[in-house]
Amino acid sequence: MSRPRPVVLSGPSGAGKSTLMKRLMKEHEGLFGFSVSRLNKLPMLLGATLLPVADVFSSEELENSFSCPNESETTDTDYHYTTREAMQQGIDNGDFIENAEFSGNMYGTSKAAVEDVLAKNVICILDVDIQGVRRIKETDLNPIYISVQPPSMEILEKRLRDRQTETEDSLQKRLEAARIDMELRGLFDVVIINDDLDRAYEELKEILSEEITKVQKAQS
Ligand SMILES: Nc1ncnc2c1ncn2[C@@H]1O[C@H](COP(=O)(O)OP(=O)(O)OP(=O)(O)O)[C@@H](O)[C@H]1O
Repeated sequence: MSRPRPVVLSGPSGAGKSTLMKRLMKEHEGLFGFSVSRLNKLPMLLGATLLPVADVFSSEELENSFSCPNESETTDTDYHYTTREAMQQGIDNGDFIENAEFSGNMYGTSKAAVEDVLAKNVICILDVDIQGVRRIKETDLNPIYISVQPPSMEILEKRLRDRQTETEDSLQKRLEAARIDMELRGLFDVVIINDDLDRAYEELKEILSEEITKVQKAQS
């Protein structure tokens, strides 16, 4: 039986990627190759939840992360944490499919992390920005490319404001990035307009149904 295809999920910050992914994972436990890390708050601040991922934070943040009190969230994470130096070395060695830097933190998707997930025969979800999409297109991963888009810029702005995770400055940066993002829909196999969450979720499930069935059969 062929391995399930990975899935690239991209789209503007605030479009609803995390919301859709969480729902997907809840309904299909064990079928997807990522889990919500105990550090999910940090990637959210960075504007992306990259899974599987190598995140690099300062030593202080790293220590704090290991003293996270919620043990239930620390068990089977797909996050890997490393030092800035080690990550830079890895990037120089070509070990990363894609990487980026936001607010002084580096993050990226390592080839090894993706390989780990693929070897488990589950669906590997990569939540990446447009740069990441372009980089993944240069690999032989052969994922399904899905773009999650908001119905309008006005609604996107409202969602980001209501989420209360942004400063005015970061909000404006995200909206600017979203305008660029919206013009690059041609990079994707499918564009899901996340207007009504239930409808968008059904659409996502439909797109992934073949891969979901593949994994379910392999696991039964
Ligand atoms: N269809 C929807 N209708 C109304 N609100 C929504 C809908 N989908 C998501 N939201 C809300 O919009 C906000 C942004 O969603 P979410 O955090 O999932 O976006 P995201 O694309 O993952 O953003 P980021 O890339 O910054 O992590 C959240 O507060 C979420 O609850």
